[in-house]
Amino acid sequence: MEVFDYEDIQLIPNKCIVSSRSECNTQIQFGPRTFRIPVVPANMQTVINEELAIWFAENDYFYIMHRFDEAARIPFVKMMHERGLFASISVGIKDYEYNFVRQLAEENIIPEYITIDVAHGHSEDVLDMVRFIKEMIPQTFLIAGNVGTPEGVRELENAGADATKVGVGPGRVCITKLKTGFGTGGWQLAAIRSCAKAARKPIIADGGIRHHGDIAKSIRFGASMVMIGSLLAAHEESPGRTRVIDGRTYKEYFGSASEYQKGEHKNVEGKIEMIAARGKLSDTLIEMEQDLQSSISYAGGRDLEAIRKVDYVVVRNSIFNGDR
Ligand SMILES: NC(=O)C1=CN([C@@H]2O[C@H](COP(=O)(O)OP(=O)(O)OC[C@H]3O[C@@H](n4cnc5c(N)ncnc54)[C@H](OP(=O)(O)O)[C@@H]3O)[C@@H](O)[C@H]2O)C=CC1
Ligand SMILES: Nc1nc2c(ncn2[C@@H]2O[C@H](COP(=O)(O)O)[C@@H](O)[C@H]2O)c(=O)[nH]1
Repeated sequence: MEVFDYEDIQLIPNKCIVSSRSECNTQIQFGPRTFRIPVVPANMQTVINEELAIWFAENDYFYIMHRFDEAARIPFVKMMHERGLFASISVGIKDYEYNFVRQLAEENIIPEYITIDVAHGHSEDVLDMVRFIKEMIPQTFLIAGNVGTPEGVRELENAGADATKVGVGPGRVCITKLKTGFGTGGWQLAAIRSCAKAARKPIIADGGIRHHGDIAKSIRFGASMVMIGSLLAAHEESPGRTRVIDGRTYKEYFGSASEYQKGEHKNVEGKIEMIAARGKLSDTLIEMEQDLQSSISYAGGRDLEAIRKVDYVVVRNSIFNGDR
């Protein structure tokens, strides 16, 4: 298999067919709904909270609420539905999660999207949860992950997952690759490609996005949606705590498998980073949309489909080109 990552790839421009980038449509249908851009904020406690989830849903962005405030999940789904908004939540695979799913079904509280959020998604326990959710609440659009192989994608799909999430270890605050020696860190884009070739359903590229152009590259190699943590953290509205260090303002961004999330140092596979505080999240999302419109114009089309067909070259560390 050819191995490469985001920084090693350049997409090759085609003749432009629009007069303005504003003609390019970045919308994506994902499950039962259509969203403005193929981007979803990571379901992490320093990236999303209830206020942001409401804002994302109101503004036609996809979101996935994290699973770390377990008791808040049912009131959250009800609150979103009372406001006429879609509900998208995460679950784990521990025994009590079966009771949670059973309660959703019995009380007819049906989130439009559920994501099974586990580090090593290619496992019998995750496959069991996929089958259980599909049996109890077949109407919900079920995302399962994370995996890093075509076999993982196919097994989750065959068990009933409607989409799979690909990425084991490429994240900014991930230390899985260092602590275990495993993962797709350093070749995440190649992993997206091999998983997408095997997939019959949509995949979400999760982790390792460092520049807006990486979104277009993910789409080129087969992703339908791109999950982003660090680039969407540390904004004015972000839930991470604010810290002032040497007179500069930062916001916390920590891994879901870090001791900051877990409250103990056990099976730690994540760390914390202080990210310099930036402006409004809505401005970053608009910029992502504009950059993606530009990507579509370079691809020679009017919508995301154009990006999927472009040629590319592998040039190691090409994007920096001596500029760093
Ligand atoms: N995308 C990525 O690369 C990674 C993401 N994460 C994120 O961190 C959070 C915590 O993840 P996770 O630890 O899976 O969730 P949990 O701590 O909720 O673990 C889920 C269950 O899976 C078991 N489990 C976890 N890892 C393994 C493994 N390698 N082999 C066998 N059983 C396992 C756990 O048992 P036990 O704890 O006893 O082993 C537990 O019963 C999630 O939000 C996840 O997305 C974490 C690491 C990598
Ligand atoms: N190995 C770990 N991966 C983690 C942890 N917490 C979250 N994640 C993954 O990272 C992405 C976000 O990546 P980014 O490069 O955009 O910052 C997130 O969606 C998870 O899949 C963790 O503690 N360990």
